[in-house]
Amino acid sequence: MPIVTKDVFAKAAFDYVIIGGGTSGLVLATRLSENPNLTIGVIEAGVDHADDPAVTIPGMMARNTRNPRYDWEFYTEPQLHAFNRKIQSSRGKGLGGSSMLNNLAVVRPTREEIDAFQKLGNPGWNWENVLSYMKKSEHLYTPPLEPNVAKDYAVVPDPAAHGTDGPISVSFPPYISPIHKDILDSLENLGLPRNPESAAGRNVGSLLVPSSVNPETATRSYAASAYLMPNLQRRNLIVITEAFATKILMIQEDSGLQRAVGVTFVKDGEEIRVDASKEIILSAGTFQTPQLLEVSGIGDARILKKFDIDCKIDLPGVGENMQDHMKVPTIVQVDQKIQSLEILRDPEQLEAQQELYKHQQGILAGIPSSCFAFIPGRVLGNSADVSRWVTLASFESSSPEVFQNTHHSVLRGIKKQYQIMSEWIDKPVHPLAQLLNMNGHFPVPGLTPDPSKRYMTLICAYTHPFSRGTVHVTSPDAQIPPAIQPNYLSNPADLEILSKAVKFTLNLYDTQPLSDLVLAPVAPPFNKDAGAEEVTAYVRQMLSTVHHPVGTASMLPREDGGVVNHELLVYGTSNLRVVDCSIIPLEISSNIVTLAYAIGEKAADIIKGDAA
Ligand SMILES: Cc1cc2nc3c(=O)[nH]c(=O)nc-3n(C[C@H](O)[C@H](O)[C@H](O)COP(=O)(O)OP(=O)(O)OC[C@H]3O[C@@H](n4cnc5c(N)ncnc54)[C@H](O)[C@@H]3O)c2cc1C
Repeated sequence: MPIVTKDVFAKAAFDYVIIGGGTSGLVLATRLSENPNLTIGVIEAGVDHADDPAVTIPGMMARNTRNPRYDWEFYTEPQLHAFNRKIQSSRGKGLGGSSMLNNLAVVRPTREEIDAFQKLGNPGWNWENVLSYMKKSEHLYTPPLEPNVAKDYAVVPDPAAHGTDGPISVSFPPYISPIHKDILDSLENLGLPRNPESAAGRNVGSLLVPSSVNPETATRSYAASAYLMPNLQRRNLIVITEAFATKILMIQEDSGLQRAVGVTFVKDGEEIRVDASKEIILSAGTFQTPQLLEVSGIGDARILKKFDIDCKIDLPGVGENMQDHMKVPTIVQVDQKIQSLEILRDPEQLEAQQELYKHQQGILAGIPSSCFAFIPGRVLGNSADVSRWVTLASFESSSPEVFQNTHHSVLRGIKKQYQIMSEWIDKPVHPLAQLLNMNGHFPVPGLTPDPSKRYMTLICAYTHPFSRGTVHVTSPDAQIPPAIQPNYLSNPADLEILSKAVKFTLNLYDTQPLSDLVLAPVAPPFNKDAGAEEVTAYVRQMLSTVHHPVGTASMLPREDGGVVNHELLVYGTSNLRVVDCSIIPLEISSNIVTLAYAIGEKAADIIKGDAA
């Protein structure tokens, strides 16, 4: 039924209540409501952004971040290893969650990264199984390119790796900048080959970026538009927006387990309670899911005590093991003949592009990011670099303040992760860095692009974070934001690898054929001959997030600091699950939305199996 009022929601009898109508949450809600005998309630704090062109037009991506209508706009605690800066961190607010705010890139991890979930103690979470759910969520449109051009652009999808009848449309941009091929050729000259199919478990190489755009309408395809909206007429799918969940209510069963019976939320200043007869599912994302667990009495007893929160389940893993991908931009001025995003600042050109958009063509119809590259250690550095990174990639080499108060169970789990990650460092199939191209000047505080010039950006990011952080409450009130302490760069391997990625990129700008189009450096203001100190200072100064935080309700054995088991059930409860990216125990190398959809799909099957 259409989005309901608080009176209708408060009177409904729910089987399942889902907190957070975001990426994984809406997948789960939609799939569960396929059974007309079940009633599903979704509580979302933000609004419905359907038909908002700022959300739907792909070329407008990245314009809504830092706007409180769309973005929770969190800030981290001061980051010791990044000049004590508080780093901004976006999270989507509204139906669709971060899939409504994200940059629409659709890429996948390597096979071993998903298999690692199983190795860490989660039966059934392996590549083959999770791939089936990634495919279930996907409708791939074959690229509209001649075969020889497709090969040149590095996009030859293998049908076996893709879905063609899932809800999320995946397509390729109708406009590809001519600079794309030059980037790929220069990468090849530096030893990184093209990868025409990066979605089949091997992402190393360069590629044409698929995006979640419906090519028939040239609009964003995301959890709200693709899963929820086409099914909102179902009478058993009941959604409320602008409703902020504040607490999960639990009672103790005879078995000693806690049973989640209800949720309180605030709407228009009024606190309302709804109950669920079967389960409550937390899908509030990597920052707000651990916060809601803690305010509800599930977390490290030492932390709950500080805030006078009654501890119902002492679960030290809650809010721990946070990992994120971090990036720094490199920007150059390019030849005037390149059509970059800057042309949209000219009213005449903007009008022409808006006209093209009506026919699903032009820069606005696709994302302005055509090329990604995943780079393994041996291409990034020499053998001495790689050996040093293997040594650094450990708990022992992390900055001492990080694990001072960490519970021994959490440390046990983290040490197992280091073991797995250090084995990946010297393997050619494992990327250590990612380059993300943007056809224009990436917005950087303090730098104003000259609209008459043309630019390109290559963002450098690390793929396997070795630093670990936390997200914990600052108050028993869920409406007060949590403290986000990611400890970015606290493991020196992260700093070294990111600095190497910057050096590699500066070298790329100086490599033919790309070098023929590059006119001048913009950021950093130095070239590839800069010294190591200058590069690391730049990294610390410019460090920002790629917005892929995970791990704060990790799916791991309880004795390894886990919060949920492999069926996503919170330890110590009989019917409270977490279904969002906070359950990811070990960061994957790629952007994470494909996994967020797969988590929602797999959770639906797990729950349906339980219900049968
Ligand atoms: C700016 C940005 C760009 C990105 N770009 C890409 C990209 O190009 N490709 C890619 O693969 N990934 C990208 N990502 C990452 C990816 O989109 C997200 O990690 C993923 O969508 C998160 O899904 P989730 O289900 O864990 O959480 P979300 O989708 O964030 O869902 C959480 C939901 O819970 C709601 N909520 C929170 N607290 C409460 C409460 N107390 N009561 C009620 N509701 C609540 C939120 O409003 C939100 O709707 C990007 C992310 C961002 C922020």
